[in-house]
Amino acid sequence: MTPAPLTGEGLRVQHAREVTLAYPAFAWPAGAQLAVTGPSGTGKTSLLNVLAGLLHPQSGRVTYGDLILTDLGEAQRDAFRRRNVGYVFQDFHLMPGLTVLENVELALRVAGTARAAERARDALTRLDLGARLRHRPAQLSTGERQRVAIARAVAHRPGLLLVDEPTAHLDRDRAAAALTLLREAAGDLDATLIVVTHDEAVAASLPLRYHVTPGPA
Ligand SMILES: Nc1ncnc2c1ncn2[C@@H]1O[C@H](COP(=O)(O)OP(=O)(O)OP(=O)(O)O)[C@@H](O)[C@H]1O
Repeated sequence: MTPAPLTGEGLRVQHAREVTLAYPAFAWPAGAQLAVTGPSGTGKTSLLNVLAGLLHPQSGRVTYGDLILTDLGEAQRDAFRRRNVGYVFQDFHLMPGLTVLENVELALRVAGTARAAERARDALTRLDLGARLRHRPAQLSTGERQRVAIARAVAHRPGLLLVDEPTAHLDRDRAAAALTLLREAAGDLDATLIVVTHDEAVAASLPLRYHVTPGPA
């Protein structure tokens, strides 16, 4: 879908009475590629979840183009996510009982995309998984599982690609390859790419950085 600028201000997330996360303001142009860095527990994954519309902040405002994400109710946020967001979770969250092809096809059907089977096959083939379509996730290597998760995240052509710790399970060479793949996939879509990472090499290879620091909420 159409990529759009993303802004946030005054953002605070409250998880429990004792945990409030506060974020510096941000304004990223459509198609930006950035790393989200910061110490453990400062709220990087929570930020991705807010941007995905999975988590509603306690206060503050997030906009995606003309849309004020923080004004939407849960059902509207779900619709926003299905249409605009691709999310590659740290542990991939593939469905173990489904084949590789079915995993991607199901996501496309949920997003309401036409010709789901054909597009799933295309997305997987582009990520070099054409020979793995009938395999189940447990039969794949970690790197292959990650590529399935990337194919699933990009197959409906989202404007926003959110990725949590893409190199956590990979050695250095595979980590660099995964990042290249993500950057190319986002570039093909003109999508904004937001990568949460602890890996300084990954952060340094992206053009922008957003650092989340612990601080008074
Ligand atoms: N669902 C939840 N319920 C209660 N507390 C939560 C929940 N999710 C996150 N937290 C807390 O919010 C804080 C931020 O968590 P988050 O996962 O966003 O941080 P992070 O910067 O991504 O951490 P890490 O780098 O360790 O993955 C942590 O203290 C965490 O324990």
